[in-house]
Amino acid sequence: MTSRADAIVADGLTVRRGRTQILHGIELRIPAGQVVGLLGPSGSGKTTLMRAVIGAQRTAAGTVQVLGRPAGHRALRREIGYMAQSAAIYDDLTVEQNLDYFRRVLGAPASDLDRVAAELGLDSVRRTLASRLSGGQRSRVSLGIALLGTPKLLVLDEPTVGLDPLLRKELWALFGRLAASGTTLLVSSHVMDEARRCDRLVLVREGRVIADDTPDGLLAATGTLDHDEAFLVLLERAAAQERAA
Ligand SMILES: Nc1ncnc2c1ncn2[C@@H]1O[C@H](COP(=O)(O)OP(=O)(O)OP(=O)(O)O)[C@@H](O)[C@H]1O
Repeated sequence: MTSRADAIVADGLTVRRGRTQILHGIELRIPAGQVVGLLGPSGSGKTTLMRAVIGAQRTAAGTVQVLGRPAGHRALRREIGYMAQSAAIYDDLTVEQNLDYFRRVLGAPASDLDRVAAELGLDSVRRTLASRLSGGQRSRVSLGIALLGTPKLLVLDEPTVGLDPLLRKELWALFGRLAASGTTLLVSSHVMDEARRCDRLVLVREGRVIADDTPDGLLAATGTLDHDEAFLVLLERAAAQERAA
């Protein structure tokens, strides 16, 4: 059943790319105001699912509702912040100019520039050309762009790749603060120690959701002590079920 508190509701979401079926009738509810981790092996369909949520993915069947509207609806443009895996920033602009450009496109207030630069620890590189940034700095600028305009939903595709443990910790603290203020975050990750920082975890395997639970719930359901182990157990169970079918 759809609850008013669900930020994302996918029903029977099916995606084909070329001749291959990538998502197989995904059923998913992402509660509002939570940090939800999207995990799964490489190629399992996480990015495709995120693209469907932001309305950038052609779907073959099923529906995706985002903040009460069909995914891709015009009114959602300013409600969703998306960070793709590859940083979408202009190399010939400085950090500040990049942020300011996207701020203007979004119609976000000028004060967002200072807020976002401070939140992402970018103050010392504000006047640096994007082409001269390190990989981690680039991804922080990309994340900063997603945070402009205070979106209600953040869809972040591996936002902590290339960041050192201290920055990762700071970003997860920021995600927690954003969720506490009502923002919903869908965050994909390969780093299992990040899993325990999420309110819920959705595990995808070969285009199907094979688990959707709290971090503690997943440990209890698998009788394991860490999420690496829990995911291996769940992936193995799903593979065994497939073989038996
Ligand atoms: N443009 C495309 N055309 C056809 N197939 C594609 C295309 N892009 C991705 N795929 C396939 O779709 C499947 C899911 O890819 P997706 O990028 O969603 O996975 P992922 O879980 O995000 O992977 P990763 O963790 O490696 O980023 C993969 O099998 C991939 O090969």
